[in-house]
Amino acid sequence: QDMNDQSELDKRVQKFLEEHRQEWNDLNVPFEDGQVLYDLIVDNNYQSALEIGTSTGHSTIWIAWALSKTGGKLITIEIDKERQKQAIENLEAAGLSDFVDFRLGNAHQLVKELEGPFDFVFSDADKDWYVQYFKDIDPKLEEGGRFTAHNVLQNMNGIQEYMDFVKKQQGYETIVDKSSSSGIAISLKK
Ligand SMILES: C[S@@+](CC[C@H](N)C(=O)[O-])C[C@H]1O[C@@H](n2cnc3c(N)ncnc32)[C@H](O)[C@@H]1O
Repeated sequence: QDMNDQSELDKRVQKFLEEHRQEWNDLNVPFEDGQVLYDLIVDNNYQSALEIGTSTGHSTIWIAWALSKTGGKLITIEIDKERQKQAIENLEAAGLSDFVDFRLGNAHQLVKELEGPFDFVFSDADKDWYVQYFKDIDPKLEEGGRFTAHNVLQNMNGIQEYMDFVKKQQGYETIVDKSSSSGIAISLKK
């Protein structure tokens, strides 16, 4: 994309994000957390991303927008057909559809079937499966890549188990971003 196309796209995405800022109510990430995901991808030039839990696509927009800068692509998985439909419409409205491959189904199976490799993963579906998602993706995550997981500051079923597990991983360095009260665990593969 040339510079003009890119700035047109930026304007369109920014307008969409501002207009919808207060309207996300399908378990979507807060705006601040979207910004964190965007920065991680752009700053590290990540190009092969996976999202588990699309819902209606708020984080998907931030990730896809970042990938529009790096020349990357996102696979995003959702089990709920209606939410996925709304996400597809939202990405279309934001002008970011070209960067996203939407998959409908149970991520428990789909994640195992994905080939990879990935350099950026955002885990935001069923929290009590976070450990298993990590185990399934680990061999498909590149060195220097990051596995991120949402809601780690919240007292949800599976979160404590996930944090205990991920902090023990020898090949990873994990920090928790506290930009919002949800919290994002960010694990760098060394
Ligand atoms: C917290 S929401 C995702 C929010 C989204 N990342 C955003 O910011 O807009 C979690 C989503 O994961 C989906 N989900 C839960 N379990 C799943 C599974 N086993 N496979 C695929 N999707 C699942 C839910 O239907 C829900 O829409």
